[in-house]
Amino acid sequence: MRIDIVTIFPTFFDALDISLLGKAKSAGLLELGVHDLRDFAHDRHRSVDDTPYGGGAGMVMKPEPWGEALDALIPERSADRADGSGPLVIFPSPAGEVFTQASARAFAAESHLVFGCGRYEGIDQRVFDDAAERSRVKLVSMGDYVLNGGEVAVLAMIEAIGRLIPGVVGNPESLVEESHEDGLLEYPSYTKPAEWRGRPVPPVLLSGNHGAIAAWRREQQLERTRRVRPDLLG
Ligand SMILES: Nc1cc(-c2cccs2)n[nH]1
Repeated sequence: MRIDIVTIFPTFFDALDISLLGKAKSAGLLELGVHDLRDFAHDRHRSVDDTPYGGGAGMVMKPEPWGEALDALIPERSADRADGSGPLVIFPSPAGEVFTQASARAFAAESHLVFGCGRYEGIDQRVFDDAAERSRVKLVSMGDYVLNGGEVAVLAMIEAIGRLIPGVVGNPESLVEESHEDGLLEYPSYTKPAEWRGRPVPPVLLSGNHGAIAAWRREQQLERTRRVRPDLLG
């Protein structure tokens, strides 16, 4: 998979050279390109924002630098290719569809993702409209709270997506029994010692009875999901 990121803070993504994703990059499982939006701003101050039409507080990101940046990353008119080829362009936004594990799975199946990190009060709407004529575009929300920019959201999405790319996580089994993977929250986990500060490990986990252990874990998932996230139970 190839991932391109457009941002005014390129060093924000140095974090992607660490840990799992760093290994995925060196193993050639993940190609990463980070692009400074200011490289596509040609005035003396390399400005990327301006005051909003219609007034109001804050600044809006100008369309010209974004248009040039996306032109450089999106091949001609890939939007209407029958096979859906061409990159999926993702903009984090509080106004987007909420990112879930299902989104991570869907995005991990793509061959090329382009992330656009907005800042300030947002990006001129015409950037989305123009990009949508040439590629598949999605606005994606990380939840009902407001960040200052899309960089943190993109880091979270790339972590959630990257770990699903085959070969990135050593033991694929570990991807199955996790919160949200089967639509439920995960069961509680324990390791040695068998008793710690007077707290024993649930005896069933020491029983060696794999059927009883599986049943206990499933019940724990259901109980935790009912208590913490009843919305997941539909
Ligand atoms: N879920 C979410 C996204 C955001 C962003 C703010 C600025 C760019 S993206 N806030 N909350």
